[in-house]
Amino acid sequence: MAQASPVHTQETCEHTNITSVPLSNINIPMDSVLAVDEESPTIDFLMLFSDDPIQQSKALDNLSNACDEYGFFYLVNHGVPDSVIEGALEGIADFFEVTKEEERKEYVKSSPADRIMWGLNSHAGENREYLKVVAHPQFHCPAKPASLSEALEEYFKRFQDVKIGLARAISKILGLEEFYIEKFFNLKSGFDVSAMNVYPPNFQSKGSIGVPSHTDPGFFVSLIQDVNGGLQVLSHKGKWINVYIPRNAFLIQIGDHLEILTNGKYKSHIHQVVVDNNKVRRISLATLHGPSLDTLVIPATKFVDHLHPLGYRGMTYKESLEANGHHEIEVQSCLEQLRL
Ligand SMILES: O=C(O)CCC(=O)C(=O)O
Ligand SMILES: [Fe+2]
Repeated sequence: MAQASPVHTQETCEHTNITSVPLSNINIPMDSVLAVDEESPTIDFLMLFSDDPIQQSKALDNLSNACDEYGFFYLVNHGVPDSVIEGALEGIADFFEVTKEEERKEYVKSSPADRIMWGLNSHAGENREYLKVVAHPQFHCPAKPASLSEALEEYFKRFQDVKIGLARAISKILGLEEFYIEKFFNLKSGFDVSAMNVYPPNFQSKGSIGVPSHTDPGFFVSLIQDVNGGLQVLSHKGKWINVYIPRNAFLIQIGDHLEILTNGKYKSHIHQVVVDNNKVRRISLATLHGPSLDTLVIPATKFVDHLHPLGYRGMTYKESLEANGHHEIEVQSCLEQLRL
């Protein structure tokens, strides 16, 4: 995770969920709970591939606008059945309910080759319990309970078409050949890690932060959750926006390595989780879809010219995950070190 620097904004809060205050000349720290309910872009996946060229071009324009202006969007009509999404969330709930904390401790980080990892952070800077698994190119999962591995395996299998579809659509809106991203990131062997998160009141919170502000490595992140509330994303205009994912839609967020590939045209987006007012337990499934571990990620020449000088140094995906002494399974960002 890359810590973001403080944001300076001169905008006033509209539709804010707290008492509205004039914000001019106030530095809003990144852990601020000031957040607005703003309409966020929604992309219709089917329309991106419509046989009707007018519909398709409209959908691609919407996608282009969402990537340029927001760095995230809700994806609907994606073809993954509701039952598969709900099954994955139920499987995760089962894992945290039927296993004892002692059993979960079996998966604490131990070696760089770990493909499953568990953690519980409860302090002023972070309050979340999580299970991370490598989901692709090989699927890994705790054997117990069976409902978790069965549901997750089906979920990832069904998501593959969405991943490839988004790679093709995003290649197109970037003016690249349709298969460019798929080939460049070698997505057939892409390294995907899923974080299954559970937040207070499932356990005693020691502060208001669920996950501090960060960006995630990879091509993009797909996220589902059981209840809305807590996740906030920073818009490119410097406003924290509350995320309300439509039922059974995906939240898609641009990752660090798409920022690098586009030489900064698209920005890996900053987000955080607050747990202040959680009345009910919240579960999320955030999957970081990465290039293959051996992919050398550098900006594509199309995005580098005298107006846009090379902005990032090249590194393989594996090296970037292991920078700062982390293990691959932790999927920590090192975007700051890669910026030139
Ligand atoms: O739980 C969430 O809503 C977000 C979690 C997250 O940002 C992450 O796991 O990287
Ligand atoms: Fe994240």
